[in-house]
Amino acid sequence: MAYIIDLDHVSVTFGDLHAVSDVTIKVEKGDVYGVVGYSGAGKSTLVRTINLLQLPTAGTIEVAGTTLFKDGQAQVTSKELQEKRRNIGMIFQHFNLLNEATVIDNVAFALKHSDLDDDAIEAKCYELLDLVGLKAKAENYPVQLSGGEQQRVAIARALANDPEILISDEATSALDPQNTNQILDLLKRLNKELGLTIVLITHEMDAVKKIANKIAVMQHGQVVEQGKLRDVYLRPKAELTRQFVGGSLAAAETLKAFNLGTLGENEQLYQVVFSAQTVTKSVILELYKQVGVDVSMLYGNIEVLGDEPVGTMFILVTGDKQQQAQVESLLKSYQVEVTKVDGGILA
Ligand SMILES: Nc1ncnc2c1ncn2[C@@H]1O[C@H](COP(=O)(O)OP(=O)(O)OP(=O)(O)O)[C@@H](O)[C@H]1O
Repeated sequence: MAYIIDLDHVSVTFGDLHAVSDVTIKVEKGDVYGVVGYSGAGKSTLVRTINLLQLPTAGTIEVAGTTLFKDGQAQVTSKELQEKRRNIGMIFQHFNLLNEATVIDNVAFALKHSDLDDDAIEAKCYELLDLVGLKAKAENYPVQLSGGEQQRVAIARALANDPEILISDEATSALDPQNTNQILDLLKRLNKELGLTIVLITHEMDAVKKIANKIAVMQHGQVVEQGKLRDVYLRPKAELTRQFVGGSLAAAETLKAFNLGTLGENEQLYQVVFSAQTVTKSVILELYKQVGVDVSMLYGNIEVLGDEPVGTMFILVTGDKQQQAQVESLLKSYQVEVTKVDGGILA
């Protein structure tokens, strides 16, 4: 399998600090690959190795069939690297536009080293601005635009050299929810219409849920979990992933607000996550009917992942040890992912 981005055992150290430790991420053409994690997890550092804006300390970097870095050194000349970088557009949290230049000049800036003549550059810029819905504002200055519009200009500029890859580093973090959604919709459309491969770095799980098909979760420079979004979401293994997905954080807040105290001897709290397309039975009712346990639903939520509804519940089951074991196996037989949750979440 040839990957469009192949990061193999990549590490980056700054002195004693292991910003990225032995990370392997493989991105296929057409993926929207979400890289999530809290601030300082190493996301930006990792992603900057893709175009060697950050040189790795170890590992191999292959992009679009070319090995850029291997055996501790760059495998391309700086001229070749410059060319390869044109195949990788980037957008950032703070847009990085030239404030003294018009919208169209900001986009044209990315084409100043191209072979196109002035007329062709202008035509190309209008085409790009049309693509992002900003043709009418070509002669405006960035300060005259909303944050969402400025990010659109940055996207048009990032696409000027027809890259196969777009790296989005917290591109929606400075935007309000409405502008965030519009930018995410635009990225998804570009992914579908142009076949653009997107690497989406963010601390916002909602952004990933909306448009990514694959995800890597980073913590302390390492990838603690990765795979198809649906799989990671339905079967979160690492504790951090459970915080990002499956509504754990929201649930914990809700449960605390109820002031439920501590769990009784026969009580067990479970987090259950299921695909609302495949699980149509009321599992709570089945637990009561088949195992005879008391079940209280403390938290419930259905979210849409891409196009698929996924449900999360926190249920409190009262029953003896044997019944609790039956509960777990029954839930699993319904293709429901079930995790025992420490009762401490209630306190
Ligand atoms: N050039 C550098 N020199 C020294 N340390 C650095 C450098 N760049 C990043 N770091 C450190 O590496 C770690 C990872 O930073 P990085 O920016 O990759 O994290 P992140 O997950 O992208 O977080 P954020 O979203 O806050 O940028 C941090 O501890 C950061 O301080």
